Amino acid sequence: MAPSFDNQSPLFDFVVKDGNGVKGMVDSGLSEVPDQYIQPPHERISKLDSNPHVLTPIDLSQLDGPNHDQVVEALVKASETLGFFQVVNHGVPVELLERVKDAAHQFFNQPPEKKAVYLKGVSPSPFVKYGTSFVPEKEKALEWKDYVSMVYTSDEEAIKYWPEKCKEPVLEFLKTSTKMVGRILEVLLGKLGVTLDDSMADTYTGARMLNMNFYPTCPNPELTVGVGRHSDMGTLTVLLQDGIGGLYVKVEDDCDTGSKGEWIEIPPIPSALVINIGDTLQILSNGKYKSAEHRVRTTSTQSRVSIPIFVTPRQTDKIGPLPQVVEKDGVAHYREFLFGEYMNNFFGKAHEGKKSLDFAQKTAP
Ligand SMILES: O=C(O)CCC(=O)C(=O)O
Ligand SMILES: [Fe+2]
Repeated sequence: MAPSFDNQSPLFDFVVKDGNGVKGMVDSGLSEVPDQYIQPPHERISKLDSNPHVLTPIDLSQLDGPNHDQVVEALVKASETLGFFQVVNHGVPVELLERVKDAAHQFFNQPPEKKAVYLKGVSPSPFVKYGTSFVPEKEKALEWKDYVSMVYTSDEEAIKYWPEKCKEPVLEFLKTSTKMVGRILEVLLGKLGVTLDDSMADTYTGARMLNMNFYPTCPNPELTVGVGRHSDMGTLTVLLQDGIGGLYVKVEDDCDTGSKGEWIEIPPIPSALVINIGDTLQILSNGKYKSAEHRVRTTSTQSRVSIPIFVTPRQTDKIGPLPQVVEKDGVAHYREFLFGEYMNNFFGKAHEGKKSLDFAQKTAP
């Protein structure tokens, strides 16, 4: 029997606690979105509001050739303005990208009871979690999204605990993207006058969490969001998206790509990866690089998958503006704290744009 959606509590139990997710709700037959998913008007995403923009993808293989300086400039400029760019010839085999997206579909297409074994509290490992929305207990309106997240600790743990359908391609994706992440960070910090040595690379990129996001079709895409406005908390995010589209980024300052306050779509480009700057890199760079505010639209016709790798410090690492940058700037715009504290704050609240960065302000709110 289809669940009753008119009472808040049975819906919450069905979707969140029992692990049916948004997908289970959609599969049970639904002609309009339940009230709990209706966003306030100012959070809704109209496709017409945003201008499609052609952001030329950056060819990373050219970092090793005569165009080195132009590529560095392109990476730096995108990080200082939009906080988002796309890369091609990134070293991750294109055939692997297809396998990762296939694995995401395979995972979410399983019956709910197969996914529910990874719900918080019952998952065989604290490093694998299946869930829905972002922090459902704290949100006024839920996000139209299910996810499974895998935190990398070791190959052994991954092979033992990660979902069967995902472990092999996900591990390979994490491994083959590592060099690219190091290279991008080396370039960005280099421009700040900081040489990225092994110990720094280990600190700022020492932890990795990969999410598989699944956005089911939605009967009222104009009323819902797939993911609400937020920035990512880590150093960099490497995002693999499929061909459906719907990822938007907010322009913070006027730049070639748009004017301040405008939302622009990051169009899917086959074989490219999307890179975005996270709060940690904004803090490390003392505000020179911008973590990007972004959000995701839902669609009524096709479900979408996206697979971000969140590259972050470890919870026990201390974060703050890099001393070399502070010396040059003459002032530190952020305070120092443990990354674990930042994480707890980030996951303790619903998405609310770049408010997550308030935690790092010199005078804590
Ligand atoms: O689905 C996307 O394109 C982006 C997802 C996202 O922003 C996130 O998981 O943090
Ligand atoms: Fe994000």
